[in-house]
Amino acid sequence: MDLFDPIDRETLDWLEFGASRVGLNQHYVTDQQALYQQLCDECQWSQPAVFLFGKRHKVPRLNAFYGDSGVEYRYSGLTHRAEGWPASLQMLKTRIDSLLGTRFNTVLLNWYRDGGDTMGYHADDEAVLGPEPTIASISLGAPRRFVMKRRNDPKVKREVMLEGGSLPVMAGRFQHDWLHAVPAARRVREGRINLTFRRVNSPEH
Ligand SMILES: O=C(O)CCC(=O)C(=O)O
Ligand SMILES: [Fe+2]
Repeated sequence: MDLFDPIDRETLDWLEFGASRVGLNQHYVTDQQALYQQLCDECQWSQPAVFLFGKRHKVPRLNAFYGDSGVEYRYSGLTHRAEGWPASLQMLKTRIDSLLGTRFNTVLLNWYRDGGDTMGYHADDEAVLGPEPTIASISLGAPRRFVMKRRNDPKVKREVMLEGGSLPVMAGRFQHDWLHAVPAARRVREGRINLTFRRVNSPEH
């Protein structure tokens, strides 16, 4: 299976928002429907619950988590512990690491089963990700809107439609200065999987 388009694979368009940076290649994974199906079938999906204002809520999507064995990632009261890489994700990680010069050690997967599954506004700014984390993300399946707003001036908004096969990269001060979300899309019946590759600093890794 040739997942990578030989023309587009090394190119990212960088959108500069001051010192915040978002890079985008809309066609990074060519055989993206096959990878979508493979990950639906092979990953261990769950729907964890988080506590918001003292109430328990299931997250409105499914999650899976992989990475170097023993690496833990905590956010919103959830702890994910990595137990290694499935072959398909290891291959993708190696490819992205050589494109970006990164050494990702985890990948968080979100499966939006249809347009009703969402991700609320947040920043990936946990201390273990470091002060200016580079986070590479792959979207598979249905196109969905990725919306951004400035933390200190929420009227300032940007958005981009992430196509199946796209590679957005968040870098620089993006997590300090901006929040991002994937809003509901009422007419979307198809699923989407998003993978975010992160480097989690942990004492042993
Ligand atoms: O689904 C997406 O495009 C965004 C995912 C995301 O923001 C995250 O996993 O932190
Ligand atoms: Fe995020």
